[in-house]
Amino acid sequence: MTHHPEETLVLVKPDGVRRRLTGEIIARIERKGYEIVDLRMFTPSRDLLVKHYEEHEGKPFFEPLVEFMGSGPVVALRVGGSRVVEGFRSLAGATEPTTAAPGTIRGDFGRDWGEGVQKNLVHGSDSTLSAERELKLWFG
Ligand SMILES: Nc1ncnc2c1ncn2[C@@H]1O[C@H](COP(=O)(O)OP(=O)(O)OP(=O)(O)O)[C@@H](O)[C@H]1O
Repeated sequence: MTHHPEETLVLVKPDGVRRRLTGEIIARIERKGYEIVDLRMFTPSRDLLVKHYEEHEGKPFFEPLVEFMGSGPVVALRVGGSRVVEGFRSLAGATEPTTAAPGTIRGDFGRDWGEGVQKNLVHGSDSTLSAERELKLWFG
């Protein structure tokens, strides 16, 4: 396996998979020069999601978020590249799809379904420390 200076966890969330955007999202990651190191597709268990989102436990959107994320298959990607953690977050765009910049995944494909920021297509680790923790959770 090629050694990368940095790796991040990307998730194509259930809304991205349902809307057939997986290919488009992977294409953008590769076009940017990042490498898909590993990939899995499955419906995540509640246990995995509670661990993944542990920093949000107790917040009002926590339960709806866990339920939504477990509502169907997600595509989990181990992505490698130079400064990929920060780089993927700039590819993804701001959390809220309606105000995310055009040219970003969320800005180009995000929709306001009247459900706020929950269905924002992708997840990307927010630091190298989170990436390490999350990659262990999703890829063991
Ligand atoms: N106020 C909210 N209402 C509903 N869902 C929310 C809210 N805030 C965050 N979320 C959901 O929780 C996820 C994690 O929130 P966080 O603040 O970590 O966003 P983020 O780091 O931009 O997104 P992600 O971690 O998914 O890349 C968001 O992507 C979104 O799906």
